Amino acid sequence: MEITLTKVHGSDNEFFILDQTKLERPLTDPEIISITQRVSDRKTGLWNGADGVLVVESPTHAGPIGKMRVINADGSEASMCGNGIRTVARYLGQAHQQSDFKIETMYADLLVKQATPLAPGIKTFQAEISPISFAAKDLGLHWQDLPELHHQKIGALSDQLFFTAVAVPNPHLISYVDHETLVGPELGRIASYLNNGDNPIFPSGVNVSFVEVLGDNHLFVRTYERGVGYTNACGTGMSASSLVYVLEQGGHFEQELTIQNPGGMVKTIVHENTDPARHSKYWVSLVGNATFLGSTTVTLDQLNDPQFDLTKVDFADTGEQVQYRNFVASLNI
Ligand SMILES: N[C@H](CCC[C@H](N)C(=O)O)C(=O)O
Repeated sequence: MEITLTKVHGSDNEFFILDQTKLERPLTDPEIISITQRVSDRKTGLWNGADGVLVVESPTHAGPIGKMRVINADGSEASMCGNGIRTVARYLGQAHQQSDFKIETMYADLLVKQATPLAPGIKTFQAEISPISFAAKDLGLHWQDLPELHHQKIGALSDQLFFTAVAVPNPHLISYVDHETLVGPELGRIASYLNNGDNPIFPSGVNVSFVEVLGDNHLFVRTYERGVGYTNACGTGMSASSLVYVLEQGGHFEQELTIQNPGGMVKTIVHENTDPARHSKYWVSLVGNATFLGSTTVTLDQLNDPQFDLTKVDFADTGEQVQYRNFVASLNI
């Protein structure tokens, strides 16, 4: 059976889109997990690997034009992917000739739409990040029986840092830090402990972001992701960081925030809900690139054959990365 994989990125957070609706038969979940682990491997995977796979499926109910599942590089499944949903929005928008629609995700159908390009040649999309919850039970957080964690120390992690935990809806632990801490080893130390599979605080793991305030409505977010490790950017992490900026660090609802990350830059706007039909009290608009790097077709047998060298598989390169690199180079802000 032939499988086409399209390598895409949002802020250089890279994924392969795997469209199940194009296959002779649906893949089983164990097949999806093993394919993800194989193609994402940064050494032996496809085209230098990726941070995971975005599985596109038919929607399970009326309204959305497609469904997105998020599989981390280690094979674990996440409920949401902010950088990824922008690329799936571009993919589905092209396939269905629509520019403003909903995508079904694990917990909600989310609004996406094509947005004004961040720079010439940069296909840009806006995605709704929602539902959002601070409840420890929604986060898989276990710390001193706290129902929520807002700007609190966690002694077992650090005697200096203050943390806020929020699900968007995947779990994030956010800490506002100075520049030295942002670029130092603490993020890796704390996040690898919390994602080691048996710590008592986040037994199911958590995405951890350190945030530096560069100026008014201007942040730098560095993230160590559950199921992946360090990534160039994490859309849900930047959205969670933006919400914490508004609630705790002097930011304001409905104002456009510029969020830089190691892979580039996105814009966010934090909203307080007035529409009872929306999923939760807060939601975030995430605006950023949806870059398509190229695609290739391999067979399931090749993917299942450990002797088949994926690094030798050619991709039809779109050439879009040149424009994306020019965009990042222009970010001398
Ligand atoms: N990189 C993704 C997040 C993936 C989430 C995954 N790491 C998890 O929650 O386990 C983003 O742009 O939002």
